[in-house]
Amino acid sequence: MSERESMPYDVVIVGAGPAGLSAAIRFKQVAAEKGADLSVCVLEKGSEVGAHILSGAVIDPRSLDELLPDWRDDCPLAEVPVTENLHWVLSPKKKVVLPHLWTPPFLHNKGTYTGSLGNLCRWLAGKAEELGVEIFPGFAAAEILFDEQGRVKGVATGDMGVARDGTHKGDYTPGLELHAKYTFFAEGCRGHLTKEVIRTFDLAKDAQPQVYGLGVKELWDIDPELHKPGRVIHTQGWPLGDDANGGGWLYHQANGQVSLGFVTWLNYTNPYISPFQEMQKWKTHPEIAAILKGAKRVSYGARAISDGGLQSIPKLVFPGGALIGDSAGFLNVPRIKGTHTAMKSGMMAAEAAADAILSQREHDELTAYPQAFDTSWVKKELSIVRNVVPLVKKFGDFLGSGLAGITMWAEHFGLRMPFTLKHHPDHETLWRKDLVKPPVYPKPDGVLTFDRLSSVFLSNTNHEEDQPVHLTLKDPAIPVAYDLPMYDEPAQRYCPAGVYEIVGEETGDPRFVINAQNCVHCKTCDIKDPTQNINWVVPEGGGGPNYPNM
Ligand SMILES: Cc1cc2nc3c(=O)[nH]c(=O)nc-3n(C[C@H](O)[C@H](O)[C@H](O)COP(=O)(O)OP(=O)(O)OC[C@H]3O[C@@H](n4cnc5c(N)ncnc54)[C@H](O)[C@@H]3O)c2cc1C
Ligand code: SF4
Repeated sequence: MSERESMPYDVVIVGAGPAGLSAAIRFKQVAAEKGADLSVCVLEKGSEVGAHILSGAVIDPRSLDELLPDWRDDCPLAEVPVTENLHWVLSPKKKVVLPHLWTPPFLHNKGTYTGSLGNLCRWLAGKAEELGVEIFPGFAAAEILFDEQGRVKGVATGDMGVARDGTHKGDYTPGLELHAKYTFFAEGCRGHLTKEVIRTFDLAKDAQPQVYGLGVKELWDIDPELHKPGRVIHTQGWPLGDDANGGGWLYHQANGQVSLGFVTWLNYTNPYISPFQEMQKWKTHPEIAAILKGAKRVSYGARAISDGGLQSIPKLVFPGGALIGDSAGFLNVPRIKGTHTAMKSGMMAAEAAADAILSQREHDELTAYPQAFDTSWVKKELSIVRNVVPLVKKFGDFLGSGLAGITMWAEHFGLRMPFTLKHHPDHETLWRKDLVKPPVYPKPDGVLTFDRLSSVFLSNTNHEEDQPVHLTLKDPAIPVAYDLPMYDEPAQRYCPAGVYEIVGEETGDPRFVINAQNCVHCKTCDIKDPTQNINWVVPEGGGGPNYPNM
C-alpha cells in the first residue's frame, strides 16, 4: 500500500511557466464568473517560480491583454516597450542590415515588450495566488498517476531524502499524490512526464517529430552610453557554417542590461559542434563585441526550444488531462516567440476544464480545448510560418530564408501554400566523426568569452549531491562502446553545462562521467543523444538552476 498522502484538486498543473500560470488564472476567473469555487494547484520543480525560466525575451502581449487587461499597471514587463527592431546578417567581420520591407509585418515586433520571462512568471504567480491558486515551488512532479481505466488521475511528487544508491536517508519524506479531475502538463520544452503521456496515449501518431534548438543565454550590464532600452537585434549567418542553422539575439532591457544569446538548431550534423562555443564565438563578432566593450557578464543559462511548429503539435488531450504551452510545442520560430501562444493554450484548456467540471464531468477528454485551438489566432499564426524551419534546414540559411520569406509573405496575404513540409528527428542527424572537420572556437579570454564551468557558476545551479543521478542511461555501455568511436561522444560538447565527460582515454580505459550537479535542466541530452540512451528525469524538487531574471 502507498505510504504517500494524497490531496484532491479540480485541476493540477505541472509547471509554473507562462502556460501553467495562465491556465491557473483563467481557470479561477471562469469559476468566479460562474459563481463556483473550484480548486487548482501548480507544481514547480524550481526552488521558486521563475528559478528555471529562461527565455529571450521579446513578448507579444496579446494573451496578457486577454487574460489580465490591466497588466501594464504593475507588471515589470511593461517597463521596456520595443522601440527599434533590427535584423543583421553577419559575415565574419561585417554585418548587413536587412531592410524592414523585406520581412512581413508580423516579424517587426511592433507593440511588443522586452524583459525577463522569469520575472513575468513571478508576477503572474502573484496574480494567481490573489485568485486562490495554490502554488508549490520546490516540488517536482515525478510520476503520472492512472486510475483503473487507464485515465490520468493526477501526479505524484518525487520522494525527498533518497541517497544516490536508492536507500532512504534520515530526512526521507515520501512524495505527495495530487489527484485531479483534469491534469495539465505545462512542463515546457521536452517535458519529462509529457514524454511519457505522449507515449502512453500515442498522442504524436499523426504529428511530425518535434524538433528543437538550444538557446544559450547571458545577461550583461553594459556601458550606459551604449544602452538603448527597447532596441532589439536578431542576427543570422556567422558563426554557423553549412552544418548547422540558428541565430543570435541581443535585447536592450531594463536597468542597463542586455539579454543576449545564440540558438543552435539541434539538427546540426557535425558532432564536434558545441552550441555553447558557437555562442562564445558569436560574441567576438566586431559588431557584438563593440556593444559589450567595458561590460560585465552577470548571468548565464541554457534551455532547449521547440522548433517543430504546427505540424509537430501532438493531440492535445487524453482521458484526464491536456498538454499546454511548449509541452505541446506552440512556438512561432521566425518570431522566436512562444510565450503568448503558451499562455493562450493554457487559457483555452482552462476554459474547457472549468466548463467540463461545472457540467459534472471529470477524467474524460477535454475536446473543447483542441476545438478552440482550431479556430484560434494561435493556429492561424503558426500556420503562416509552418514551412519556415523545414525550408531553412533543406536549402540552408540564405536560399532557405529567402524561400521561407516568400512563403510567409504569400501566407500573410492569404495565399495558402498547398504543402506542409516534414521534419526529421534531431537525434538522427549526426555524421560520423571521421567525415567532418571540428570547428575552430576561440580560447576563453575571461572578458568577452568564457569556459563552461565559470559560466555554470553564474546559473547558480545546485543539486543535493547524494541523490540518484537524474541523467539516466538506458544502457550504460553505449557512450563508450558506440558514441565514442562513432561521434567522439557528442554529449561532451552539446551539454552547455559540462555535465558529460569522457575520462581515461589517454590510458586506454575510457569512462563516461556524469557530473549531474551541474545540470541546468536544458534537456538537450534527452533530445540530441544519437541512440536516445539518455533519459532526463526530475531530480529532487528545488534542485537545478536559480536564475534571477532570465
Ligand atoms: C533561448 C530562448 C529564447 C526565447 N525567446 C523568446 C522570446 O523572445 N519571446 C517569446 O515569447 N518566447 C521566447 N522563447 C520561448 C518561450 O520561452 C517559451 O515558449 C515559453 O517559456 C513556454 O512556456 P511554458 O510555460 O510552456 O514552459 P516553460 O516556460 O519552460 O515553463 C515550464 C515550467 O515547468 C517547470 N517544470 C517542468 N517540468 C516539471 C515537473 N515535472 N514538475 C514541476 N515543474 C516542472 C519548469 O521548471 C518551468 O518553470 C524563448 C525560449 C528560449 C529557450
Ligand atoms: S545534462 Fe542534459 S539537461 Fe542537463 S545541462 Fe546538460 S544537456 Fe542540459
